[in-house]
Amino acid sequence: MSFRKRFTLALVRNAEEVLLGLKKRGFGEGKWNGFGGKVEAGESIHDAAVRELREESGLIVENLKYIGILDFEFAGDPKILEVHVFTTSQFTGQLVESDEMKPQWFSIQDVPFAKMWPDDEFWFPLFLKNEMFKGYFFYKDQDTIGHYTLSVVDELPSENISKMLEL
Ligand SMILES: Nc1nc2c([nH]c(=O)n2[C@H]2C[C@H](O)[C@@H](COP(=O)(O)OP(=O)(O)OP(=O)(O)O)O2)c(=O)[nH]1
Repeated sequence: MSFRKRFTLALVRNAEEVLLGLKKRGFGEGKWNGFGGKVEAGESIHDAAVRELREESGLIVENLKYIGILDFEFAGDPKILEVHVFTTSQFTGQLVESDEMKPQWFSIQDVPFAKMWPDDEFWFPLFLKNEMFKGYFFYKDQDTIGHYTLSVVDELPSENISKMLEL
């Protein structure tokens, strides 16, 4: 039987650049990614996304736009990672390197896909075009996608992201 774990991923951008962080430890170590992590008990998905972005980058945001849901499954692992993706171009605070992430702005033409999760190459272009999306990626091992589905959607169940979740 599979079970789900909820995660957040926040992508800060402007018209020309996107902010990524080099993950310094743990899951995804050595890869560039947006900022995020596990949703904690008693916290909404939106609040978890705001908190993780602040903890990992130093940036403070109030409202994140909900843009995607990505499910990840790894062969032999009953856990499905349900990643809720957000974006914003408005923030305050100063960028700081944390124990977990080293932040850096990248030109939109220069996103380092070769040093990111392999699935990012598929859905990142949708994010950059301001589309909303839903996807599922099955990994045969940590580096290899076996199969996937990905579609642009008109809406996402945004009422769920502000609820406190029982985990
Ligand atoms: N771009 C991208 N992000 C992913 C993929 N898979 C995946 O979990 N993520 C994101 C979701 C989360 O933002 C992050 C994983 O969260 P994490 O393990 O760092 O969680 P955390 O910060 O709560 O962990 P920790 O402090 O307890 O180590 O990676 C993927 O395939 N592509």
